[in-house]
Amino acid sequence: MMILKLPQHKMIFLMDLQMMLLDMIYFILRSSVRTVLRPRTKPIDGELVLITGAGGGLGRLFAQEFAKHGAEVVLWDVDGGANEQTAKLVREMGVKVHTYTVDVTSREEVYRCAELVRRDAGRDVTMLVNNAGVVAGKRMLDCPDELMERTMKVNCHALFWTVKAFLPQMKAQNHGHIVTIASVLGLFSTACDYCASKFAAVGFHESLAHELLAEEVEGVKTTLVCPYIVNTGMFEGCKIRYMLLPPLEPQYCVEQAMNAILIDQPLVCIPRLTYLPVISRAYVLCHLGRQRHEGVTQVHLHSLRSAFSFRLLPWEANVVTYRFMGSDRCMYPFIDAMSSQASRQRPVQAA
Ligand SMILES: NC(=O)C1=CN([C@@H]2O[C@H](COP(=O)(O)OP(=O)(O)OC[C@H]3O[C@@H](n4cnc5c(N)ncnc54)[C@H](OP(=O)(O)O)[C@@H]3O)[C@@H](O)[C@H]2O)C=CC1
Ligand SMILES: CC1=C(/C=C/C(C)=C/C=C/C(C)=C/C=O)C(C)(C)CCC1
Repeated sequence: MMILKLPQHKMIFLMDLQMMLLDMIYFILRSSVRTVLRPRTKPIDGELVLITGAGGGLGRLFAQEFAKHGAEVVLWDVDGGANEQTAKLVREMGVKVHTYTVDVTSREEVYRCAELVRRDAGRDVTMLVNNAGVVAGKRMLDCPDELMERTMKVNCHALFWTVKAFLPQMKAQNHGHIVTIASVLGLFSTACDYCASKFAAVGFHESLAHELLAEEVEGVKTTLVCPYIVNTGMFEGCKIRYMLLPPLEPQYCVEQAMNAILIDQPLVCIPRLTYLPVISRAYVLCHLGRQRHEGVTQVHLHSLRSAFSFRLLPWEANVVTYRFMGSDRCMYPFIDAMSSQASRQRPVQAA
């Protein structure tokens, strides 16, 4: 038998590469098995769940779903009236509810209300659902700067403030779950101000997940939820050609998201078809070694995980699929509807 004599650093590299490939195969097989045989869901009765944007379409349904599973809920929304409506529905289910009118773009308000929650509930939030979101609904050059800024602040910056407010206690107890309601438009984009903010939300979420893994905080889970258009009114009029994929029913979307949360699934795209454009970008997650060679190498590869992405298809191939599906212009009817709504609301100038 021929024995390869390689320098030690090359041997380590090859062993690491082999381990990474084996790990990848294991996780791919595990995910495939999990899609067929659903793993057992975790119990969440007794958890304290905070939902932002709880007065809106999806936020309200999330509150009801968490309540159905026996969790105590904390509802945050900038619209106090809508938030109270959600609270009323949840209270009717016999569940304890706390409501706060909060603008999540203000970090002072977020930190102040986080303290109030701790005082009122008498314990720490164990599950955080970052759901509040906005869209300007304008073409890039027609969009006022303030609206662009608001989109980034609500859809992205607010995630920093809420996570900073609630993660320390979760880490201290090695128990918690952070859910980010992003969008498929955070994984692939179309013409709209919103996409950049959702890409940022995905980036924030993934970086948080990596930090928790690198620090080996195994008890704090993360789930990134990426839905396609949902019939809540937020994207009224937005559609693709031939209605090849109709908008989702909000209840279906929330049930799918809940299934993923309850089995600690790291990412869920709803519906499954939307994984396709994501795969075309081929996101590859890899583990770089596990300190198997301690003492041999000074480079500690323990827990060092990295992700890299590349496009499987050339840009032009994406463009033609977009044109075929009408995804490149899907926002235009929505933008037109928003503009005619705004012009109807605008007071008539005196001549
Ligand atoms: N609907 C869709 O097609 C899709 C939605 N999503 C995402 O799902 C999430 C929920 O969307 P959906 O329920 O449809 O939208 P809604 O507009 O129905 O709900 C969003 C809620 O967030 C609130 N909100 C907005 N700004 C703030 C703020 N600064 N502080 C606190 N609360 C705020 C809104 O209040 P107000 O009404 O006063 O603005 C509203 O009650 C969003 O993040 C959205 O981006 C993802 C994919 C598709
Ligand atoms: C590009 C593309 C698609 C279109 C996606 C669209 C148009 C998504 C819109 C999502 C919205 C509005 C989300 C809000 O958060 C398909 C049909 C899934 C599959 C083929 C490629």
